[in-house]
Amino acid sequence: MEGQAVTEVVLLACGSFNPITNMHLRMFELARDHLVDTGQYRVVKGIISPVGDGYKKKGLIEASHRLEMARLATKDSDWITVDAWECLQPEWVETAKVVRHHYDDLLAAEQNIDDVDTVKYTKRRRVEENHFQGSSSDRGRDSSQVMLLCGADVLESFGIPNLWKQEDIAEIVGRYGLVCITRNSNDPHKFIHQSDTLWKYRKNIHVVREWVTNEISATHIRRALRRGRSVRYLLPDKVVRYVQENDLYSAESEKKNADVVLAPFQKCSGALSS
Ligand SMILES: Nc1ncnc2c1ncn2[C@@H]1O[C@H](COP(=O)(O)OP(=O)(O)OP(=O)(O)O)[C@@H](O)[C@H]1O
Ligand SMILES: NC(=O)c1ccc[n+]([C@@H]2O[C@H](COP(=O)(O)O)[C@@H](O)[C@H]2O)c1
Repeated sequence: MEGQAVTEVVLLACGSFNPITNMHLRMFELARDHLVDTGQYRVVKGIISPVGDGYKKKGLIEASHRLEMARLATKDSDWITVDAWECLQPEWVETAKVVRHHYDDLLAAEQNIDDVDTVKYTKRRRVEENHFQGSSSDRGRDSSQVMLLCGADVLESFGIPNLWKQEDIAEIVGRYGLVCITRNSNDPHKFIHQSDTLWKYRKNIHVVREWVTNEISATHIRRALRRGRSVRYLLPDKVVRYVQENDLYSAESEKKNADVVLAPFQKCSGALSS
């Protein structure tokens, strides 16, 4: 690997985080180790972006609480942060737009750094666009990039009819890149093999094997909480305390959005499941 340029990566995780769990935080550590191991990347930042209330998923509590819990969970991390942009939008924002927003933020920050070097900025935009159109095999290795971080269930949800726009999937994997953590019985490699779009951009998809198989999910946590069971060690202690102090997650909160007439994408996204 000697002499090879290292790309700086910002990992972006989008989700309900209802509530944030230890597994959400672990995803970042797994992804960072994996990318660093390739010798091609340096992970400089992790961003947690909770979905807005407009997502209207059943049982989704207010964004202000989900945001605060994510902030408490990441308080002691020196690289994982929480970003409120997505959840402050009045309407639900498609994930491709969220990734684009953070990529533009990154570009703007870089542009501020090399303010005078406008040539570099313009050249970089051109390299990225050429790459996405398939005319380049190199996406500009000396520049930073944003990668979407998700579990294998999200990758597999790309195959659910009407849930994701094809152009959004192509943009996420083609222009940005994806780090996918294995989850339960999902087989990301098989899924990538079966999708022409994912296969085309397979070099931008990093599958990370979680060897410590676990069934931690926010759904399990909410269920335990409304039954008065302990969730300690599944969530950061600060989050457990916040849940208790604010009396979050009851039978009542799980009914939230239950009577909402869902858009097709929401019907497929498990919004109807309890
Ligand atoms: N145990 C896990 N293993 C791998 N990925 C996970 C795990 N738990 C959550 N994720 C990933 O974290 C991201 C955010 O997930 P989300 O907030 O929807 O959590 P969740 O536990 O899947 O929620 P819910 O149970 O409410 O559907 C998604 O990409 C999801 O795939
Ligand atoms: N078309 C899309 O962009 C699309 C569709 C479904 C879910 N998502 C995102 O996936 C994340 C996880 O959603 P679920 O909690 O429903 O699994 C959320 O951030 C949501 O916004 C995006």
